[in-house]
Amino acid sequence: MSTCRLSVNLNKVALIRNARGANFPNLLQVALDCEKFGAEGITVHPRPDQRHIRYDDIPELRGKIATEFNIEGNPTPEFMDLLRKYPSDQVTLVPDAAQALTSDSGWDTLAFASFLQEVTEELKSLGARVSIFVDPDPKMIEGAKKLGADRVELYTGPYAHEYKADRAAAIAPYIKAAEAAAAVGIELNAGHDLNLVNLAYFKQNIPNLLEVSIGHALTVDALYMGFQNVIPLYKNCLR
Ligand SMILES: CC(=O)[C@@H](O)[C@H](O)COP(=O)(O)O
Ligand SMILES: NCC(=O)COP(=O)(O)O
Repeated sequence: MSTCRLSVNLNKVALIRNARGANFPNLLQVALDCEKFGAEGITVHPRPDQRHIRYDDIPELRGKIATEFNIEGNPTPEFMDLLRKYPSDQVTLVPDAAQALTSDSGWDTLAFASFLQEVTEELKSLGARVSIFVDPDPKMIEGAKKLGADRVELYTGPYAHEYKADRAAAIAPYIKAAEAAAAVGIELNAGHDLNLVNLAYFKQNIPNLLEVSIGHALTVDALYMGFQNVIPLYKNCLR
């Protein structure tokens, strides 16, 4: 059994659903099917413009998902209100600008320490595990630990982009980051642009990795192969 869990991010499924204004594909059904096919968690990342996951998706998903429910986002007042009403198993704090195309960097956990500490304390009091999205920088990981986070999620966009040119160079900062996390005693997730080509090498080099959340590439793969085939393929990379 894998010690690293696969959480499937449903943002892109919601994007297709929203294109026609009706509930097709049915997001909840896709979530339940992903669980049936082996997903060990479901991730959603509502953005302020609600172009994919909408805030009103959360109550139904929250009530029906049996695996870990992970909500990602910038802790705006709207996001925090949502989590007060529908506490999640895990909340991943991501410093997205309102109109960001996608996540493109981690928090500065030193500059935003008091804000993140306040948010983290409240989310933990609601029963959530709190993970902070960071670049693979030991200082940011130490900062996350100091402010009380349970985990960090390493932003793997740069790893994914550099993988083809030189995978040893691409993984090097993540190995250092993982060592820093172990040294200060904070748990480790990772995500962004992970795929069937780059995932196994990431996992092999980061032994303390507990969870990856994957959406964009996994959904594209599912267009060709179906979620029932694709989810086991991703899990194989995490063995
Ligand atoms: C934090 C992170 O890396 C993911 O949430 C990623 O941003 C996926 O979201 P999109 O599918 O909206 O790009
Ligand atoms: N936290 C990362 C995530 O949920 C999915 O990112 P991506 O696979 O859509 O790039």
